[in-house]
Amino acid sequence: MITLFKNIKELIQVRTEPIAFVSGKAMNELPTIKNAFLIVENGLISDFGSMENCPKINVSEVIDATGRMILPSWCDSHTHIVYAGNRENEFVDRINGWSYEAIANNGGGILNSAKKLQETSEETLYQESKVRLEEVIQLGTGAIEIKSGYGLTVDAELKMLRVIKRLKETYSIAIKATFLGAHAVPLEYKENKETYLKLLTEEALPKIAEEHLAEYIDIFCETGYFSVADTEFILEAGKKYGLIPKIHVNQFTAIGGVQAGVKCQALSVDHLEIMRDEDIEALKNTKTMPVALPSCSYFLSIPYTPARKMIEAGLPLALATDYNPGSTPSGNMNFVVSTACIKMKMTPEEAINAATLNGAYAMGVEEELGSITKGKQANLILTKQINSYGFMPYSFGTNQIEKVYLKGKEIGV
Ligand SMILES: N=CN[C@@H](CCC(=O)O)C(=O)O
Ligand SMILES: [Zn+2]
Repeated sequence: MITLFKNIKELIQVRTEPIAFVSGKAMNELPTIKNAFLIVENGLISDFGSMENCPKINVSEVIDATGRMILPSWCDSHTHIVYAGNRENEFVDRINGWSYEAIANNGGGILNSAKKLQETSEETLYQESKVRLEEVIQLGTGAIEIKSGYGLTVDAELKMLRVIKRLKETYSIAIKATFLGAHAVPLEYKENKETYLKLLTEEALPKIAEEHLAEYIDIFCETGYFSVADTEFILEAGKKYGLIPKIHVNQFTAIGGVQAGVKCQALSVDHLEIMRDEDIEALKNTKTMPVALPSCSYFLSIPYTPARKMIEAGLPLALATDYNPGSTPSGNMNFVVSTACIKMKMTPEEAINAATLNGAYAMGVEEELGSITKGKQANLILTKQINSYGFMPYSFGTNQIEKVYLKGKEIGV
């Protein structure tokens, strides 16, 4: 099966040579080809270039993209889309003046979602989650990381991971699974956190490894949740089972978790709303990708990750949604890219790099996705008729996507 996209107004994020991620000043460079063609062969990008060099070959399908642009699908490296029910009541509580912290301390928050999830069957959980997955695919997401962490018992965590596995087996979008058992301390372990950590490392991890249920291990390193020592303990335990570390860190307080992430060779450190100079320093010249989650800042009215300061310090940055029922009930990467430009003062070039190439790196799919490069999967966004790619973040809240493709196949509504 060969598909030719011709007359593409602008082909965006073209990387002739594979590149793992971009940092600092290079984040502001977004290579494109105007009036371009793109050939997809059996789901992979096989050729692209300027229309004047478009080869005359026999193809199975021709798509005329006149007036429209093509870019690689968004790579959303941080989500919690497998959850039960919602937390709309807490949303209203916050409108009425309660803080996210106060709600959590009153038995709401993550524990509230865990209670619902424990009472939900695996089948129902799958049905609820697949609706969210299909929704974000239509919004242009072509690779997604999904975390457990609303189970908080061995059985319920495994149930979540099995749902992720079933999504992986059913959909052609790239999916990576993360074990986030250390998302919150269950009430029954409140005075005995060590026992809960032992349960995760000694009972859950061997089962997860045996059933190949996760690629990554994560922990919420935060005041009132898990300490830096807990973080190092969990991440190192996960590594023994072949899981690669990631961390939720510096969301409300900076307690040294970024340094722990770097020390444990985390693939990414995520949230980073509160960044001290020493945290920025710690990330320099490392392979750990900082990930910002602007929709979470928007929804909770907390600070935005200081993108300008980080990029000017020479760091890379990725953008993700954090789609979850408590802090970010939205999986819209288009909104994330707009909000990064509007609130974090990222340029459209920086934001698109952060949501494609750098996002792919933050979830370990940079060799397969995240740019228009020969041999990569043809997970693509075809825009509506727009004058420039900057119009996508500019026209926030308006859907500028006409069609999405996974492995070269149009995914219809
Ligand atoms: N901060 C920790 N975990 C999730 C939200 C958890 C929740 O409120 O359900 C996050 O990334 O924002
Ligand atoms: Zn999260």
